[in-house]
Order: sequence, then C-alpha cells, then structure tokens
Amino acid sequence: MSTAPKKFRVYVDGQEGTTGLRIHEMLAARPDLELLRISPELRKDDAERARLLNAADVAFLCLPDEASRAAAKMITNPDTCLIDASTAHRTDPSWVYGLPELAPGQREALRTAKRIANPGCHATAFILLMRPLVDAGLVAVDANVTATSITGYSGGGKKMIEQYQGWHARQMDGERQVDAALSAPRPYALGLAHKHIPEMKTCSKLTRAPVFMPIVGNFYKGLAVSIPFHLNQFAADTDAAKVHATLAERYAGEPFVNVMPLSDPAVIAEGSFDVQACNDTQRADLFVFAGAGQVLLMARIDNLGKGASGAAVQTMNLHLGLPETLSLQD
Ligand SMILES: NC(=O)C1=CN([C@@H]2O[C@H](COP(=O)(O)OP(=O)(O)OC[C@H]3O[C@@H](n4cnc5c(N)ncnc54)[C@H](OP(=O)(O)O)[C@@H]3O)[C@@H](O)[C@H]2O)C=CC1
Ligand SMILES: CC(=O)N[C@@H](CCC(=O)OP(=O)(O)O)C(=O)O
Repeated sequence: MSTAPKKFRVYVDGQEGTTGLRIHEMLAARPDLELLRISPELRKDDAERARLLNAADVAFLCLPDEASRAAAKMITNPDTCLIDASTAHRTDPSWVYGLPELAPGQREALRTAKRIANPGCHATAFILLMRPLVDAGLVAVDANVTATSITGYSGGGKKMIEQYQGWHARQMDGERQVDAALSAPRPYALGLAHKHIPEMKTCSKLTRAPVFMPIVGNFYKGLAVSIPFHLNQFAADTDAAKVHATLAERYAGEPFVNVMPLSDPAVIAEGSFDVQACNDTQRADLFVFAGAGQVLLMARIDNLGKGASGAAVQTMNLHLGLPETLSLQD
C-alpha cells in the first residue's frame, strides 16, 4: 500500500500584509506544502495564532517588529522553524541571519536553525557587496563606508502603498497639487539611524556603522544600493578589476547572485541604470563600475523578491532540504 508523501505545513502570520500576501502567492501552487490559513476574523486572535504557529513545520512572521517579538514567544513546539521578516531579531545572536549567500557555512546553519531572521531589503544588497570584500581584506573592518539606496514604495508596506496609490488615484481625478512631493524621489532616514544599519554593519563584519541614506521613489518595487570608494580606501594594490574578481569568485555557482561584467558595457551604453530590472525575479545583480582612481559598487534586487518574500521562501526551501530554487524565478 502506498502512502502519500508528507506535506510540510506552512503558516504565514500576517497573511494579509504586503510580504505575507506575496509569500502566499509564491507558495499557493506547491504540491509539497500544506498552507495553514487563519480565518480573517481571527487574524489577531492570539490563541488561534498560537495554535497555527505551533502546528507549522515552518512559520513566517510578516508582522511589525513588536508583534513579531510577541509571536516568537508563542512558540512551544521545538520543531517549528520561525522565519521572521521583521527587523526584530536580525542582530540577535540566538537567531540565524537568513542570507544563504552570506558566507561559507551559512547554508548549514540555516538547515538546522529553528529561529531565522529574514534580512532587510537595503541590507541584503549592501551585505552582498561588502561582506566578500571585508572577508578578503580589500576593505578594512574599520573602514568609513557610505551607501545610498533607491527603492520602490512597496518597501514601506501597506501604509506607504496606500499613500502613493491614493495619490495616484486622486491625480487621475484631476487633483494635481496635493502631495506633489510624492512625484519626486524622497531621501529619508535623515536621522542617520535607519533600522537596517545594525545588520549592515554586523553582517558585513564592519566595526563602524556605514553612513546610509535611502531614497524612496514613485515606483512600486525595485531597489539598488550604491557604495562609492576612492581606490586609496582599499588595501594596497587593489583596483576595480581585483574588486570585481573577488565578488565573481565569491558568488561563482550561486543560483541567484550574478556578478555583471566589469563596468558593464550594456549599462554604460544605455547611459543610465534600470533600478527595476530584477523585478519579479529572485536575482541580485552586482555591478562594479571603474573610474579614474574610483570604484562604484551597485547591487540591484526586487525589494519584495530577494529583498523580502523571495528571500524567505529561498530560506524555507533550504531549511526543509528542498531545492532552493523552488517557486523562485532566476
Ligand atoms: N514591504 C517590504 O518590502 C518588506 C517588509 N518587511 C518586514 O516584514 C514585516 C511585514 O511588513 P509588510 O508586509 O510590509 O507590512 P504590512 O503593513 O503590509 O502588513 C503587516 C501585516 O501584519 C498584520 N498585523 C499587524 N499587527 C498584528 C498583530 N498584532 N497580530 C497579527 N497581525 C498583525 C497587519 O494586519 P492589519 O492590516 O489587519 O493590521 C498586516 O496584515 C515588517 O516587519 C517589515 O518590516 C521586510 C522586508 C521587506
Ligand atoms: C521604502 C521603505 O520604507 N522601505 C523600508 C524597508 C523595507 C525593508 O525591507 O525593510 P524591513 O524588512 O526592515 O522592513 C524602510 O526603509 O524602512
């Protein structure tokens, strides 16, 4: 008598939010998973949430930080693996950082971990560029690093999506002046304390926090982090080609991280950079642009893909011993 293969049970706490909805969409057609759903009227009922969290093999927390901390405390089943999309646990040493490409050994840690912190979107792009250069000694651990990031507004969750889309709708109705500031890119986190800075620093093995300025623009999704360097900020005898070769060697064989050609001729010919070109994929495209005595590093992702829901799904696949690429578009 044949028995049906075991389905892994998966629950998303915050299933109606931006990140949670996208995880559901990505997993809906998977025959190897049983998606546990909470009744909409019970979605903030702690007893029902605790029941489902403890019934799951993998539970995603797609909640604000405080709610994530509270949800993590509801787990009594030692077999439930939590993947937390919030910022709450990303530099907590008892949680494992959910970036399989972080360093050799990270995948093994994610296979056995029961508490996994999904990385922030800006942080993912920053760390993918910086960590290999610090590991190789090209960038000193105490380097003064600065970075900017341009991102679509979906990174701000339901509230920011409603702000932009409400404005779009009002514009269609002929209202042109109110909220016109939303039409242009808007630098933010100007207190220089963006919530991703601790994980950027810790996971890149830097001892000084980078100066980081994100910019949100009038487009739904897509994100690119830029990190400028003068050559004299690197170790002696480092040039753009060495930086490029270090990244290329580090990510050789990675299914989702592409190191693009040095000073990518296609981008240079185009004359500008397309921040949205990784949208609807799990790809992270890394770029090294060379100038006279200068290097500009850039990393591009879909903030809802490799920057959020896609990252959580990749880590779930890895944790469950499944092919990492399941449900994900390269
Ligand atoms: N958007 C993005 O690109 C990314 C977001 N994240 C992180 O993921 C988490 C979720 O973000 P996002 O999806 O954007 O947020 P949203 O605001 O889009 O959704 C949050 C969801 O959490 C629910 N919720 C809030 N409080 C509770 C609670 N106490 N109990 C149960 N459910 C609750 C909300 O329900 P309701 O609407 O009914 O209040 C909502 O459905 C955040 O921590 C965010 O920082 C991480 C990476 C990227
Ligand atoms: C446009 C916008 O506001 N983006 C969010 C980042 C979203 C994200 O990936 O970060 P978390 O996972 O930490 O929520 C921000 O900068 O706070």
